Amino acid sequence: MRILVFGAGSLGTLVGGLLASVHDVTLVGRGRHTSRVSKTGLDIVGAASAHVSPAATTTETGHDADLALVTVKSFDTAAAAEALAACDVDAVLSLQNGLTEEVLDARLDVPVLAGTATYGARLVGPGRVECTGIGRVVLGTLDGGASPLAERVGKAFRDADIRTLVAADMPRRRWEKLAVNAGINAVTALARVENGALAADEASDVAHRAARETARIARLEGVRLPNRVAREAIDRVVKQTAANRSSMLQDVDAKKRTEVDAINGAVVDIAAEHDFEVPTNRTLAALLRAWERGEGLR
Ligand SMILES: NC(=O)C1=CN([C@@H]2O[C@H](COP(=O)(O)OP(=O)(O)OC[C@H]3O[C@@H](n4cnc5c(N)ncnc54)[C@H](O)[C@@H]3O)[C@@H](O)[C@H]2O)C=CC1
Ligand SMILES: CC(C)(CO)C(=O)C(=O)O
Repeated sequence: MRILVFGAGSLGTLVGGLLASVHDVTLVGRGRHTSRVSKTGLDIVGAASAHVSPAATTTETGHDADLALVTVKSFDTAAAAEALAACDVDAVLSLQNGLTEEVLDARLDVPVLAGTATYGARLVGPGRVECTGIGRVVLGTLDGGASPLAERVGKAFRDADIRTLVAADMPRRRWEKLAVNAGINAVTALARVENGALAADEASDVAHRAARETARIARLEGVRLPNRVAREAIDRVVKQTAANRSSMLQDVDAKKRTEVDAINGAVVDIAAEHDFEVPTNRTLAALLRAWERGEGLR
């Protein structure tokens, strides 16, 4: 399969690098990383290891591919969609956190698949990415249901030894992941604690509230996600990723813009469309945005 990876940062470089062992991969990224990969190849280290040689470029338009993976941060999705509209790709798959697929779907006239990734990735330097945890990619159609395209993409991932599930219930899975991110990411980022700290702390109550509110909005959107399931998802992920610094906490540590708009901010926006109040998500979003403004990020 000819695969374009749009956003060769941590996750895109890891997944693109793993895919490059069997597919024709082009990484689209920025700066010294892409020039190093195109000259000397890419080292994958950590929980997975390989040396691979995908093509790598900073040119964003004019590419021709069977599949484009979108792995830019959520706030760069609209710009990525514009560049992809000037490429000739047959299908698009997002592996981002947050509700970003709608942004792609509204701007592109090719099928957009939804995806979630629990692989951990960290770009440690130009031409070098660390796999910080073997997780799983789950992908499927945006509206749910079976799809030959999703099966083909799933097979392409599995052929590259990426643990992958093709799921017919992506709407529920996306909202469950959103509930987890709305609770864990925002609370750990604001409290500056690892995920495991939420297990025995009153802050876990805040995370549970954010997740329950998210589940309520999912149901208003027609997605069956009981409060109990969202709450249990928080507890399960806290346990499974106890030693993680959430991606939002890592952004705060690095004084970088967070994905608050596509996570808690998205819950607030969609809730407003239903005339529904989500006070916990609203408060978390306001505090995170205040931090971003205070640090001069916006
Ligand atoms: N890093 C991880 O372990 C995981 C990340 N995710 C999600 O994946 C997404 C990406 O996360 P990371 O890889 O950590 O972020 P990152 O910041 O390391 O990578 C994004 C990359 O996209 C590049 N980029 C942005 N706009 C571009 C454009 N127009 N053209 C070319 N390149 C462009 C940036 O320069 C950056 O290198 C986020 O939504 C994140 O929440 C999900 C699961 C795990
Ligand atoms: C699942 C979780 C919370 C793991 O840290 C995550 O997705 C993130 O950090 O963005």
